Amino acid sequence: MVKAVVLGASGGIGQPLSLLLKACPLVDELALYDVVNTPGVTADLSHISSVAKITGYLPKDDGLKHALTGADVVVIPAGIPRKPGMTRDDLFKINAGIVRDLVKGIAEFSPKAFTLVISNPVNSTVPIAAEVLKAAGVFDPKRLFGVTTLDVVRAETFTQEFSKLKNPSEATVPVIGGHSGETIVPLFSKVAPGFQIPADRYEALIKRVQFGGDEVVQAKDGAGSATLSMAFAGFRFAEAVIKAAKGEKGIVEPTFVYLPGVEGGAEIAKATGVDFFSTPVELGPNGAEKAINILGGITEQEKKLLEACVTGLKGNIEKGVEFVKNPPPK
Ligand SMILES: NC(=O)c1ccc[n+]([C@@H]2O[C@H](COP(=O)([O-])OP(=O)(O)OC[C@H]3O[C@@H](n4cnc5c(N)ncnc54)[C@H](O)[C@@H]3O)[C@@H](O)[C@H]2O)c1
Ligand SMILES: O=C(O)C[C@H](O)C(=O)O
Repeated sequence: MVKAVVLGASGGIGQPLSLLLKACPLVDELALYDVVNTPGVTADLSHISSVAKITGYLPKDDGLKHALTGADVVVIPAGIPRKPGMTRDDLFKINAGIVRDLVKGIAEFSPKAFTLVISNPVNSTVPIAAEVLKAAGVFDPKRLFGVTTLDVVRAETFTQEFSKLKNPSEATVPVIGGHSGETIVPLFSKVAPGFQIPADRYEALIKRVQFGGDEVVQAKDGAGSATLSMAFAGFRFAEAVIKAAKGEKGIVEPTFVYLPGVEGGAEIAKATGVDFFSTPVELGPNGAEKAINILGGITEQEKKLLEACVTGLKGNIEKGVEFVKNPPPK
């Protein structure tokens, strides 16, 4: 039996992500939680003739507790999205507190659940989640993931003309680091099946993956950021976690994890100088079974990208940790 929960289920990501989870035959129970509109979203999805039994909750009447109790997988797309001109870090002020409070609920009501954080800025909200779980004495680094799959999905899509694959998702295009601008590091030297990016196209492609989020923010012109592609990516990652938990072998996805707590991660932390980092992770019944180090043999260009990534990432991580350890005055 698999119970999946979406926190922020009525939002731009939350609704299509809940639809995909409702339609997924691997999900037996689906609980939706949001501060608004869950009754309507739940009633609507409940008419779909799929396996999952669906329930919806608002904060009243211990809604968060009821949503989370018995959860195996919790996906968090709660929080405000960007408008043109904003960075993801500009969302910290509001989203940091939202993620902190929701993860307090996870620590209390479903401490063993796999927790998948989508809310931005991911580079800071995942460290926030880790600190909250640590403070509650229930932190298992193998069960906490920052969802960076959209960067991978974009890299697969934007390189399709070179991979020549009919289905771009069949390519493996590793993207490592964090989830914002220069902290996003596509490793085109490590693609499989292998293909070459022409030198005169390389820089623009790197920038497109790094700033793909801005393309959508600008096109939506004030109405938010990526929602549908994020629901696709979030579902792809959630489904991978569920399949691995059910015993499927050989599932590897890049994800933002606390390296020192995952087998193989300490070596990557030492090489990069950061404890939270997105790297290909082998998933298994207990979550993140192994962090895979793909830094060996990267090109000089990629080394430079990595340096810029680590500089930005350090500050983002520190900001998240501090927010929980030394909370700002109310
Ligand atoms: N990780 C990624 O790759 C990625 C990609 C796209 C968007 N995002 C982020 O995901 C977040 C959500 O984006 P969106 O477009 O769905 O926004 P949205 O505003 O459409 O939806 C957010 C939802 O969260 C709900 N919410 C707010 N506070 C809550 C709380 N305390 N508890 C439960 N629910 C709460 C809102 O009511 C709303 O329904 C943003 O922070 C955005 O930046 C991340
Ligand atoms: O760009 C954003 O703010 C949303 C998301 O992080 C994205 O990459 O699309």
